[in-house]
Amino acid sequence: MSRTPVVALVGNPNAGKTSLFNALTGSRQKVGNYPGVTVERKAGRLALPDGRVCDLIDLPGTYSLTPRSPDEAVTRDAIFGRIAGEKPLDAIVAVIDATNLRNHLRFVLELKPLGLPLVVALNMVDLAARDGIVIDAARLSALIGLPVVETVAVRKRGLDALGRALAADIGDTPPALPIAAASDLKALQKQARQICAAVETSTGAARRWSQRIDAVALHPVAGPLLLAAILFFMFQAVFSWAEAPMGWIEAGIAALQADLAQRLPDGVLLSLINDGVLAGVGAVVVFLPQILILFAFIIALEQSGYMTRAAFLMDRLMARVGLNGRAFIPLLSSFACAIPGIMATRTIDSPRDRLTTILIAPLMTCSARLPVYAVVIGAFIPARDVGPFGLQGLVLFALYLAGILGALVAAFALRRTVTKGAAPPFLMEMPKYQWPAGRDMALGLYGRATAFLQRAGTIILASTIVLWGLASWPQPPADGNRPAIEYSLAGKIGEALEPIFAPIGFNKEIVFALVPGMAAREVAVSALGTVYALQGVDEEHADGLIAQLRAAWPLPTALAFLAWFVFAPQCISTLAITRRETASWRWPIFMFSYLFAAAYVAAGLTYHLAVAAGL
Ligand SMILES: Nc1nc2c(ncn2[C@@H]2O[C@H](COP(=O)(O)OP(=O)(O)OP(=O)(O)O)[C@@H](O)[C@H]2O)c(=O)[nH]1
Ligand SMILES: [Mg+2]
Repeated sequence: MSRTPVVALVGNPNAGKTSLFNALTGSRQKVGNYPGVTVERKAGRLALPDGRVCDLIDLPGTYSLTPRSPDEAVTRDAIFGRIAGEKPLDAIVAVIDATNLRNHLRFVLELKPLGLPLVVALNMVDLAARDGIVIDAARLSALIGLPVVETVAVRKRGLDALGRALAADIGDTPPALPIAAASDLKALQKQARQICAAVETSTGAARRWSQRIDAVALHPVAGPLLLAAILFFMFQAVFSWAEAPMGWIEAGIAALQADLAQRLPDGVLLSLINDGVLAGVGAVVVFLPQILILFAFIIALEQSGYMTRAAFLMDRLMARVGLNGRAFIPLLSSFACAIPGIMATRTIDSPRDRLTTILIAPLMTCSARLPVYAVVIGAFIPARDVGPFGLQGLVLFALYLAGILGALVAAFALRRTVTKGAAPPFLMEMPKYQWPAGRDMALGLYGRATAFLQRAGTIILASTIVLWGLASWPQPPADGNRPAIEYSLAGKIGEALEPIFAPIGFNKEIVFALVPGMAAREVAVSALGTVYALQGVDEEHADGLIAQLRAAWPLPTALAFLAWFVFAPQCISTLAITRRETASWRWPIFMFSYLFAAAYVAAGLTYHLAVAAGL
C-alpha cells in the first residue's frame, strides 16, 4: 500500500494560506483580509500531477518558529511533528505575500535549515503587479536555493506548477523529523533584506495610493466620523433593505398556514404544524434577510482591509479599559456568534488578556440576538424618520452600541479585579486595501445563511415542538374560562418563575420564553411565536408575532426585554466553548453569573425608568 504524504501550508499571517488551501483542495475554510483568521489546523486532500494524493494541512499564520500565542504554537507543533496522533510532515509549502516580500522571506529562511522539502509559493503576485512591484522569481529561487512558484490563490493561478514542484520534492520515504534549533532572527532579517533588494523592483505607486486612503481613514477626526457614518448606514440598511424580502417570507408562511387550515381537520396535528412549527420557526426564519444584509456589510468591510483600520481607531479606547489591541478581531467575530469569537482569542498572547476577551465576547451582539431585537423594535418602535435617519435603525444601532459599551465597562472592571495585569501595546499589521472578492463574499454569505437555516431546522425546530407540547397540555377543563395556555405546563412554569422576573417587568410569557432561550437566543422569539399563536390573541395568523406583541405588552416591558438581551447570558454553546477554551468550569460559571446579574439590573432599570417616565 502506498503511503499518503503530508504537506503543510506555513507562512506569515494573511499571506493567503487558507485561500491557497481552498483552491487546492476545494474546501471552504474561512479567509479574511486580516491577520489571525485561521486558529486551528485543518486538513484536506490534494492530488499531485504524478497521480499521488497527499494530505494538505492549513495552519494558523505565524511570524516565526517561536510562538507568541496559542494559535502559533499549533503551527510550530505541526512542523516538528509534535501533535499526538498526527503523522509528521513530508514537505512544507511556505506561502509568502509578494507585496510584503522582505518580512515574509525571513520566515522562509528560518524554515530552510529544518531540512524538510520546502517549496515557496510566491502568492499575491497580482496585487504586487497592481502595486508596481516586480519580483524576479527565478533569481529569488537561485538565491535562496529553493523552488519558487508564483501563485494567485484567489484566481487559482500557479496551482499546477506548485503541484509539480511538490511532486518533485516529495520522496518515497518520509524525511527525518526536524529538530528545533535557535535561529538568529536579526541575522535572518538582514539576509532577507539583502535578497529582497536583489530581486525586487518597485515603483512605490501603491504605497502612495493606500497612504492617501489611510490619510482619511486613520485621521484623528475624519477617521472616527467615517467609521460612524459607515455603521449608521449599515444599520439603516438592515431595516430598510430587508423590508420587502421579509414581507415575502411572512406572506409565504401565512399562506401556507391558511392553506393547511383548509386541508387539515381542526385538531392536534394542525395545531402542531401551524401554531408550533410554522409560527415558531417562521418567527425566526423571517429574519434571514436582515442577517444577510448585516453580514454582507461586515464581510465587505473585512475583505477590503478597512476593519483593521477600524481596530486601529478603536485602539485608544480599548487600551483605556485595559484591552489588548489583538482583542479587536475576536470581538468583531463575536458579532456573528461568540463561539468563533472566543476561538479567535487564541491569537492573543497574554493569558490574562485572552481571558478578559473571552469573558466579554458574549456582550457583542451576536446574530442570534438580531431576531429578538428586530421583532421587538418592529412591534414597538414606530417606523418614522428622525432627521435623515430611520428611528428603527437608530434604536438597533443603539442596542449594538449598548453591548459594546457594556463590554468596555466589563473589561474595565475585570482588568482591575479578576484579570489584573498590565495591558500590552497594540501591534497589528495593516492589511492591503483590496476590492472584496465576489466569490469570498458569496461563500461567506452562503455560510451564514446555511448556518442560520440549519439552526432553524434543528435546535429551533426541536425546541419549538417541545414548547408547543408544553404549552398545549394539559388541556383546559371543559368549564375553564381562562386562556388555555394558563392550564398548561408552560403556564405553570411561567407562573412558578414569574416572581423572580416580575420586579423587572417581565410577564409569564416572557419568562416561559427565556427558559428554552437557553439553548439558543433566537428560540426566545420562536417560543413567543408559539405561545401567542396558541393563545390566539387574534385569530388572524397573517398579522404575525409583531402585531400580537404590540397588543400584549406595555412599552416598558418591551424596552426591558430589549435591555435584557443586550446582556442575555443564556446560550449553552457559548458556555460550553468557554469551558473548552479556559479548561475549567470556573469561568463559564463566572460568565453566566455576571451576565445574568447585568441583564437583570439593566432590564430592571430600564423598566422602572420607563414606567417613571410615563411611557
Ligand atoms: N488579490 C489576491 N488576494 C489574495 C490572494 N491570496 C489571498 N488573497 C486575499 O488575502 C486575504 C488573506 O487570505 P487568507 O487565505 O485568509 O490568509 P491566511 O494566510 O490564511 O491568513 P491567516 O489564517 O490569518 O494566517 C484574503 O482577503 C484573500 O482573499 C491572491 O493571490 N491575490
Ligand atoms: Mg488562514
